[in-house]
Amino acid sequence: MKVVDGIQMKMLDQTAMEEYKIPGIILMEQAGMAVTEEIMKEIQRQENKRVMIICGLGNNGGDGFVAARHLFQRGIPVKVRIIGDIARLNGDAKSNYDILKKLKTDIKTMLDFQDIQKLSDELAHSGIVVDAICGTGLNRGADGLWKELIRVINQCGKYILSIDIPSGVSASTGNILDTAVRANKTVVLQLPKVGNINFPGADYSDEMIVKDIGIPKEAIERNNLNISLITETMIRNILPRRKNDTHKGNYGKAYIVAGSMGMTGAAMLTCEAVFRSGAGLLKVAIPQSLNSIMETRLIEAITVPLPELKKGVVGISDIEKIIKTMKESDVIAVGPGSGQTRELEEVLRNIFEEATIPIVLDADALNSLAHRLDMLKLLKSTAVLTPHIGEMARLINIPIEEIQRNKIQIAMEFAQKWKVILILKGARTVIASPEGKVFINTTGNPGMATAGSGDVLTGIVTGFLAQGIQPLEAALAAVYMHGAAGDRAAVRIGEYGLMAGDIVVELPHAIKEIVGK
Ligand SMILES: NC(=O)C1=CN([C@@H]2O[C@H](COP(=O)(O)OP(=O)(O)OC[C@H]3O[C@@H](n4cnc5c(N)ncnc54)[C@H](OP(=O)(O)O)[C@@H]3O)[C@@H](O)[C@H]2O)[C@@H](O)CC1
Ligand SMILES: Nc1ncnc2c1ncn2[C@@H]1O[C@H](COP(=O)(O)OP(=O)(O)O)[C@@H](O)[C@H]1O
Ligand SMILES: [K+]
Repeated sequence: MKVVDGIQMKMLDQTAMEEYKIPGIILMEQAGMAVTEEIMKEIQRQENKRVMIICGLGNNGGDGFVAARHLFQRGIPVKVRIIGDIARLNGDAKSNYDILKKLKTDIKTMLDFQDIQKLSDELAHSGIVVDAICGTGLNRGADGLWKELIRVINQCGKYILSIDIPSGVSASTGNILDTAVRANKTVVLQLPKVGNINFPGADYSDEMIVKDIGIPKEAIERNNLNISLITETMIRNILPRRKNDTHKGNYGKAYIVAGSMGMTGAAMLTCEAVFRSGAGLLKVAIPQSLNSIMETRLIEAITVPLPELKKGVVGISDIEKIIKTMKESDVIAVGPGSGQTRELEEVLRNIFEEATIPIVLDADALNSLAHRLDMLKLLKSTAVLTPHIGEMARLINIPIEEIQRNKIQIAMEFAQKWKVILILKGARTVIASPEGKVFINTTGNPGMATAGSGDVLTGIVTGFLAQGIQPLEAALAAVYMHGAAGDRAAVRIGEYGLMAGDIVVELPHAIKEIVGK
């Protein structure tokens, strides 16, 4: 499913109006009717059926006027309060305001703090509050009267339904510009906005429903929208069923270079996830003093013990051996628990120069690349980078907060500039491709914020790549399945005690649920 930012949504409205000749007032009518339908559902559930609709001066307010008219026609007690000077209403919103006025509905404007106080008193008698203050047109933080209005709405304790997006949430990023309405439900118009999906905005509504407002599918396709939600159907189409007449050689040879003294577990988790995602064979290069630990725990993998520079750390003399094994493999992953050393940087340089297979880079491999991003220009094959926000900050030397505020843009620019697939991990992982496509993932839960979760993801991407799944598709499927496995684990044991190993345990079940076998 496509997701849009504020600008893309405006473009889409324009396309519908100018090229498909659908008058804006019809789109607004459909939007208002969709909202009315949802209000009516809630009215069935509420004892107090009085509705208060709070409108801004833009088209979001216009949607509110339409909903008010339909409720009025159905005999629902409805009041409309407008924030700001109605002389500034224009276009379709003004037309709908004029109709409402004619119908003699209870409609007033709020121009000062006293008016907001009056609203506060009135809200005590309302059952449902509709937030039609502002949608995709938010252009600054809510201050003054708006801030007070939002405070009053948030404190009224009534059922709150937002139109399109809770007012105050940026549709383009999900950031809260100062303060925002906290809604019970949001009726999202036509397509989800980034702000409905990304945190913190996504947390400002308990529930969300997407409603069609009649923008033609063709118009949506024509706009070449670059952001999508990862859906179950997408993943089902990516992960093939295994054919009967096959052997382990058909499911690929994965090669993992991971682990160092004190971090053997990271390598272990990655390797287990490789097998649990269906790869046929796995070799793991590990400093030789850690080899016996690895062999004891992971009996299915072939270990390639590497001579050590110092105890537990891979040395430069190992490069030839690493490259040789790489050339016999279908995918290589480097980094989980590797420890950050000059040697690792050298290993990476050689891998980049020699590899013709997909490369997965995580953890210490990413840290080794910080300040040396130019090395990515050596790549002859596709690389999938899996940084969390902290690693990303180090990689591009931008503060964590700034990346957090602008995840999609930053991920997109990075992937395009360096021609890699970027998995920017976190709550709502963002995946970006060199072609400028962006995907947002909604599986996963805070239970996964625990040591080793990322190592598991690296194993899953590697496992899917080993099986010949195309790099972008492998990344999408891995991120989705990783989250889905985490969600299964959370259902079974809760979020508190969830450990990375639980994600590995649930992974095959999560995959079976999608693939059917
Ligand atoms: N044809 C279409 O386009 C369709 C659009 N649709 C609907 O329209 C919505 C988009 O409408 P929009 O573009 O008119 O902007 P909207 O969200 O109403 O906000 C603009 C208003 O907010 C104000 N304002 C902003 N920030 C503020 C602040 N911090 N503090 C104070 N004021 C602030 C801003 O004031 P100004 O900057 O002018 O002073 C202006 O008055 C969209 O989400 C969907 O619901 C549907 O009907 C389908 C058809
Ligand atoms: N709140 C959350 N919601 C969804 N997924 C999460 C959440 N917290 C963490 N995750 C996922 O867990 C993984 C954590 O990775 P990372 O921070 O690299 O862990 P580690 O370095 O310990 O292996 C990422 O894939 C991330 O998307
Ligand atoms: K709104």
